[in-house]
Amino acid sequence: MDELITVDHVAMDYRVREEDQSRSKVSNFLHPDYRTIKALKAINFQVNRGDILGYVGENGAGKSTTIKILLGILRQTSGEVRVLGDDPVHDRKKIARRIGALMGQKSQLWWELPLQDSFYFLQKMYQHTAHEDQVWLSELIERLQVESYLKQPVRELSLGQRMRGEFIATLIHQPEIVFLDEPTLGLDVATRTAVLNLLLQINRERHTTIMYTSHEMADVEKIANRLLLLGKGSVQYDGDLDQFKDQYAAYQRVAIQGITELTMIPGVTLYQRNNSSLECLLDTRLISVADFIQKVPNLTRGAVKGITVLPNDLEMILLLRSKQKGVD
Ligand SMILES: Nc1ncnc2c1ncn2[C@@H]1O[C@H](COP(=O)(O)OP(=O)(O)OP(=O)(O)O)[C@@H](O)[C@H]1O
Repeated sequence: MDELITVDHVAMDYRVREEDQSRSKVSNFLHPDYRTIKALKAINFQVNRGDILGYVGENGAGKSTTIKILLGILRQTSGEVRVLGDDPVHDRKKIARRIGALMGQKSQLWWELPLQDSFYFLQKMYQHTAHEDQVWLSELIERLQVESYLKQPVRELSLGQRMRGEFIATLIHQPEIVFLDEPTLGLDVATRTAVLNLLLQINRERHTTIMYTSHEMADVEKIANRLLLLGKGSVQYDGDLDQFKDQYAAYQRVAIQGITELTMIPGVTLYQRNNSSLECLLDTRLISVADFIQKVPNLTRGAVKGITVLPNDLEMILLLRSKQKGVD
């Protein structure tokens, strides 16, 4: 196996200044108190070439901190990190030529210039100006359908149009590893589908390794083949995504239309509710779907319009886990 990323007992502490309300502003200023936030607690994982890693966890779990360490933006407090065999801080420039990063809404494009000029400058910067590089750029432009607004200044583009441009900027130099932190935030379905399909395609065709951080579990499920679940700075799960879901096969998601209230019985928990229906989770070791459906009329006050058995998704499983264990 070709190990591209090694994270070995990596811990990250942030030291933050804290005001003591019982003291005056001057006293706080002259003699500040500090508090340590343990953002990462000696985590270990490796990423191999061709992996599509879904890096997930609740707010504050430490995902962005990890990505920043891998990109050499932050230096870990302890432990060792290798990206493509090198140290991300010390060898940042060398590594930058072989990786791509898209961090949330942070732009890599020149706002005042037409989109195509950003691509031109990025190609120059990476010294990727050969014929095959132009072919690759044309392919990206075609796959993400940005042709019609290439000549428009970036500042005039819609979020979806700009993010398509950002994806091209991230992939323009054919990186071996792509780090994506919340890349689909706020995007419409068409753009989301286009970028996820592109990622799957480059992984299939070029074995591009992808580290994908998102709160959009449907997106994670669509592209990841491996799940790394972080909770409060520790790795909670690292392995095959389907195997992770299989651990929760005993749970079944059931939607009931036409009602918003349900008397809970052992084995049944409320998952979510909207104006005219609710969803619950059945622990089928305690109650079968058939038994539950039979009991539904007695458990509700309104008229049930329909009952649907839904596929279990990752979002549901993570919520269930956090309810069961208080895990982040
Ligand atoms: N620059 C900083 N200074 C102090 N504390 C920080 C800093 N950056 C992050 N933290 C803290 O470190 C912890 C991990 O934050 P991080 O941003 O890595 O989490 P995350 O998993 O990316 O969260 P989210 O999903 O909300 O983006 C949090 O408790 C956060 O408040």
